[in-house]
Amino acid sequence: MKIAIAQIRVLSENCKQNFETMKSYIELALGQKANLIVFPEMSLPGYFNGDIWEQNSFLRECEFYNNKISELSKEIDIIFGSVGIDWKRKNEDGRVRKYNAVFHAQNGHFQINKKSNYPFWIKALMPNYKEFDDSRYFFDLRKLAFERRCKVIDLYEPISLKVEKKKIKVGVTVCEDGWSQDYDISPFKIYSSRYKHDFFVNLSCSPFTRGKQEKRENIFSKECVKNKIQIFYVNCVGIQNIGKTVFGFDGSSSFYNSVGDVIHLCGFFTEKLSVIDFDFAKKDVINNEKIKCLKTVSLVEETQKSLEYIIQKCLEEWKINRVVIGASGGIDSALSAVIFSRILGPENVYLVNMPSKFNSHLTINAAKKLAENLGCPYASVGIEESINLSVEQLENLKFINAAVQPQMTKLVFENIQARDRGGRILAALAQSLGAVFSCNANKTELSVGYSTLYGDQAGFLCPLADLWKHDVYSLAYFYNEIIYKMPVIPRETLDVIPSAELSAEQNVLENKGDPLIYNYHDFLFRSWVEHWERKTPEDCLNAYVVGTLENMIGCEKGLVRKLFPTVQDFIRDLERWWLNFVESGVIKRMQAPPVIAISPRAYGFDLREHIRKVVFTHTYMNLKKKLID
Ligand SMILES: Nc1ncnc2c1ncn2[C@@H]1O[C@H](COP(=O)(O)OP(=O)(O)OC[C@H]2O[C@@H]([n+]3cccc(C(=O)O)c3)[C@H](O)[C@@H]2O)[C@@H](O)[C@H]1O
Ligand SMILES: Nc1ncnc2c1ncn2[C@@H]1O[C@H](COP(=O)(O)OP(=O)(O)OP(=O)(O)O)[C@@H](O)[C@H]1O
Ligand SMILES: NC(=O)CC[C@H](N)C(=O)O
Repeated sequence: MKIAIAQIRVLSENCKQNFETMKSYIELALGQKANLIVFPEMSLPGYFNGDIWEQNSFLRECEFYNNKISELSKEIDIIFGSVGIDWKRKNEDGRVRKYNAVFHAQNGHFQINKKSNYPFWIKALMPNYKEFDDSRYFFDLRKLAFERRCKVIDLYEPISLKVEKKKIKVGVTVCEDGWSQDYDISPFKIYSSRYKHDFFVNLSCSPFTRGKQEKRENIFSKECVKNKIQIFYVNCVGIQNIGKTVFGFDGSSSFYNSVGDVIHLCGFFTEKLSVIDFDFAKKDVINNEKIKCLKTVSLVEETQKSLEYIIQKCLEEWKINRVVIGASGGIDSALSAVIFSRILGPENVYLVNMPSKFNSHLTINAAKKLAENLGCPYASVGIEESINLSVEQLENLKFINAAVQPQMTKLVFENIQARDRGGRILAALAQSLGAVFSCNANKTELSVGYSTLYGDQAGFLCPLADLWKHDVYSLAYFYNEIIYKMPVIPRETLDVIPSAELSAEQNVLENKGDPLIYNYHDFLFRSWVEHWERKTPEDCLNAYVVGTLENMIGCEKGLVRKLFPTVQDFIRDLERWWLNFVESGVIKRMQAPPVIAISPRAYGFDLREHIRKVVFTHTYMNLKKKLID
């Protein structure tokens, strides 16, 4: 039997385009004499569609194109993911009943699942953590069993195929159905306890994050060995977003046999149709094609490939072909410039240096050198005159009926510079060039609001917002040493102390820079954001006391005592940054541009935050009191 695995690029909401893609893959599969073609979860309507799922006209559009797919099944069985609709019933929000479903089309018609009596198979396990929101939109199989007063197992039945007079049974699961460790049922176990299957399919719409492929392989291999089954795992590629967070889908479609081997079929971040022979006797596939998988790629290469792929697809889908970047001579803007140049061509990446009296020749020269190395258009626009004008106007401004008058503090003056660059120069320049401008904030800065609102925090996208400062450096070195094999990012940029250069206290020539100690704070903040059990000052102080903090957050051994000689020093630093993280940090992240997600927890709407004031737990306060008194 020939099975075609269709790792297609899915566009959210665009049923028509997804239909056209699926149609072309079906034609290709027919050309290769495939008996069956399998598409990913929600391959027809897209998955991260936000509250578009509430619009009945969209549901009718999905139904229309679902039916058009079934018409293509006269000579090939088609299994694909889409929304299953029951217009006569309601979801618990009172809207039309919708299921995250799998359709099986055969001989021009949808097959009926005799157990549920629907012309589709229903997803049982609904992910509702992080970026996922399945229960908000879809009714699941466990709820349906409850509604019908039956057992979940009674709603399961395999898909039946007929190939050369042989009856074949296919177990159907949808993405999270395979990730059942923390649920009360395991769809693979239920299926295999009741029926004899020839193989299983798992239709996925599984976003990429760093290190995820290893986790997928562990989970699916274990299920195969435990239940003595074989699984075709079919995932999509492309990008989909949940508003402020853009996810990439890596595909990585594979076959898992019952001894736990993984045969990579389609590669990552690439569209591909893979037609393979399934050997019924051996219950295995023969695939001699050498396919590279994400597991064998280093962390920094995985970062480079995923970032470039996701940003490229964003620019393509949002129809952006020119970008303006404020090039400071620092590492963040330099890395942004490299990434955009590789995607759009250097001629479409406009670099602008905007010096004030606080910028050193070292960084000014580095910005120019970067443009020369990459071949980007470059210009310099001084901001001294305009910031002096702003200061003068504000200093002389007198409100009538006012309780206070403007106070031009050092901080106000610093922020005027950042806003002059972002809000005045870059925004206007971008529009005048038919371009957009990028926000180069990294995850460390974004964690604690170390950027200026409406200034360097403005832009159309934060390409680096899911990279800690040490990731920014690793990637910059990777581009120089491995990709370009020459220092396109100038040595000065890599060697200079990271600094905002907004005052004399941030003079890089005197080695004065940011207040952040990146080799410690990167790891501390990461424990507040990315750990599955997210850490708080209470956890950090407890760990500090028992001497396990470095181990817990993953920073260099011996660093904490070196940086903070006393417990008072440690607590002062912890509270300073925690306050910024929960107060100004949240306010700024709410107003920041969209983020490209590559880590297990990205800002935007992956981490759902609310505006708040800092509150310390009573355990923290008691421990602090004991340590300080
Ligand atoms: N709920 C709310 N909604 C909207 N706005 C709100 C707000 N609450 C306060 N605000 C406003 O926010 C202001 C504070 O935010 P903001 O104006 O950003 O200023 P702020 O956070 O006070 O200062 C910016 C910090 O970022 C650093 N920085 C700036 C630029 C570049 C770099 C670099 O690394 O290169 C670093 C700079 O050194 C400084 O420490 C308040 O004065 C208030 O007007
Ligand atoms: N003198 C400048 N000329 C042009 N753009 C600037 C200048 N100073 C700041 N910017 C813009 O503001 C952003 C924020 O500055 P920031 O100092 O955080 O980043 P960086 O200079 O790229 O890197 P680093 O933090 O390592 O110095 C920069 O990425 C850049 O786009
Ligand atoms: N679409 C889904 O059900 C995705 C959930 C799953 N755990 C994944 O990320 O792969």
